[in-house]
Amino acid sequence: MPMDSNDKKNNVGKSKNLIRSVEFAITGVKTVYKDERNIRIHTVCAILVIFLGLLLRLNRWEWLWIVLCIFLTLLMEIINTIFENVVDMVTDKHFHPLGKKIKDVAAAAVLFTAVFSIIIGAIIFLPKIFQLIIH
Ligand SMILES: Nc1ncnc2c1ncn2[C@@H]1O[C@H](COP(=O)(O)OP(=O)(O)OP(=O)(O)O)[C@@H](O)[C@H]1O
Repeated sequence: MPMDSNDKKNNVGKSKNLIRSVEFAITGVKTVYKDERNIRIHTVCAILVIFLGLLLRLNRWEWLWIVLCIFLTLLMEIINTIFENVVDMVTDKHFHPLGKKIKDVAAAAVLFTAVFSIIIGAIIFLPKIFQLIIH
């Protein structure tokens, strides 16, 4: 079937251009920050943790764990957003038991990552904070 100009504009075929792909990815980052309050909260927390890390002079290995936690948490929030949007698109925001299951499990993945990050943060920061309090 011939394509009219509208079809061409809305064509969502595979992008072969690397720069265009990066532009789409940056649009995705902007969208997730605009739409998702949780990722903005996680980012503020991440910035505070980085300041605390600088203040407490973390070593290279400690920074590696902290950076891993920050990226894992943000990544999981993005993946959660993907699932939420797919469910909303498929169900048209109407209740569906599978939609509930998918959203709840995606939220569980975020929770796991947050708990992991809190444990790592406690292992790294608590002894240093106690040291500061004691001295
Ligand atoms: N289409 C649906 N069908 C069934 N249950 C749904 C549906 N949409 C949402 N729910 C239920 O409502 C809960 C909250 O959904 P919502 O889309 O508001 O996610 P959220 O976790 O509040 O999002 P956010 O991460 O943006 O705070 C889901 O975890 C799920 O249990």
